[in-house]
Amino acid sequence: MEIANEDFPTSSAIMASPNGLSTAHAQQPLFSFGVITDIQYADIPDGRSFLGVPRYYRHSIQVLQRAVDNWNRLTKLKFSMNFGDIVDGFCPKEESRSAVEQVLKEFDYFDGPVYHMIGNHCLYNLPRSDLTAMFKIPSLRGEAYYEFSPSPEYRFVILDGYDVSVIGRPLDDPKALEAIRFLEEKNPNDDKNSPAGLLGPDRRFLMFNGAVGKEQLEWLDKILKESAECEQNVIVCCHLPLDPDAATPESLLWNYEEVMGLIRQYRCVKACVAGHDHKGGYSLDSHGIHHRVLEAVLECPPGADAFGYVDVYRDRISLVGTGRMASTEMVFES
Ligand SMILES: Nc1ccn([C@@H]2O[C@H](COP(=O)(O)O)[C@@H](O)[C@H]2O)c(=O)n1
Ligand SMILES: O=P(O)(O)OC[C@H](O)CO
Repeated sequence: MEIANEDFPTSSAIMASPNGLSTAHAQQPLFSFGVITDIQYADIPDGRSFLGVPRYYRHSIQVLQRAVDNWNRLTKLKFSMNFGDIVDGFCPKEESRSAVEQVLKEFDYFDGPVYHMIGNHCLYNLPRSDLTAMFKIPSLRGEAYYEFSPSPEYRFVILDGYDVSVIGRPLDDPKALEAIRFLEEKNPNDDKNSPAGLLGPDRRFLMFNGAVGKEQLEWLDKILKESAECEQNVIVCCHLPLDPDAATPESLLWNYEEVMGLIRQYRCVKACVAGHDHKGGYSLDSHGIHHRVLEAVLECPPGADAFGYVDVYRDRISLVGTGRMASTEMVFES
């Protein structure tokens, strides 16, 4: 991985041209798209996370406004992606709908489609069926997982990490019951959001996380098989991170091992991108898959930013970050 500033590319981001002069990547990307995550807007005073990290709830919508301005000025982005948590759980519940609408209105100023993911904070505010409708999630039967192909060479798979979850479903829903049983078995604490006593990646067995369920895994298998057959590269997107080397254990998808086990049966997935773990992270796993956890908007102090865009090539993707979002060059192994 190379991390560079948007204005000052690293030496490997500069390619030699035939006349000996150096120019930035001569090759044109197949397409480009915008990225942003964990806006967690709420019209409430600044606060802190459980671990004491400052959170700027009102400023976060201004970061989104600057992101949309920046994306529009680039005039080359085919779409943008929001990796979840557009409103915060501390948003007063009577304001939840209008807060979500305010944030979506800012996304509407973007000159292109926006693909959304549902995060835990979205589900603290509104029922999942309201969110899938408001986010215009392009799934066939109202699920929050879906896929799209912006060019013949690429497919994007958006996973729903809160498919099996205690949050966002009525407590008598079979998937909520499955999640309650799972947490009872895996987390001995009375407060199921507390990782106390859990070790390493087991610290992910928290109520604010969730799992990809059986039908979604079957759907993923079908999509990956099709993509492998037509030699498409796949980018997997999920609010929850899928690799312990890219994220804090408390932020991982409950069944990340099962999902990665399936992904590794095929060679088409080149990168997995996530949000949720606000500090961000990166890893290259043992199977050559890049994992990039994006830095959160919510923790940007006034004036600071965290958003970016990705240039997509056949053999790599290049994240160009602004502000706290680091730039990352992800070259594919095969
Ligand atoms: N190490 C931790 C992290 C969190 N919790 C619990 O989760 C809740 C939400 O955490 P935030 O990071 O969003 O503030 C928090 O209120 C705690 O109940 C925890 O116990 N230990
Ligand atoms: O966005 P939150 O408040 O659910 O926080 C998630 C934690 O940062 C995961 O480690």
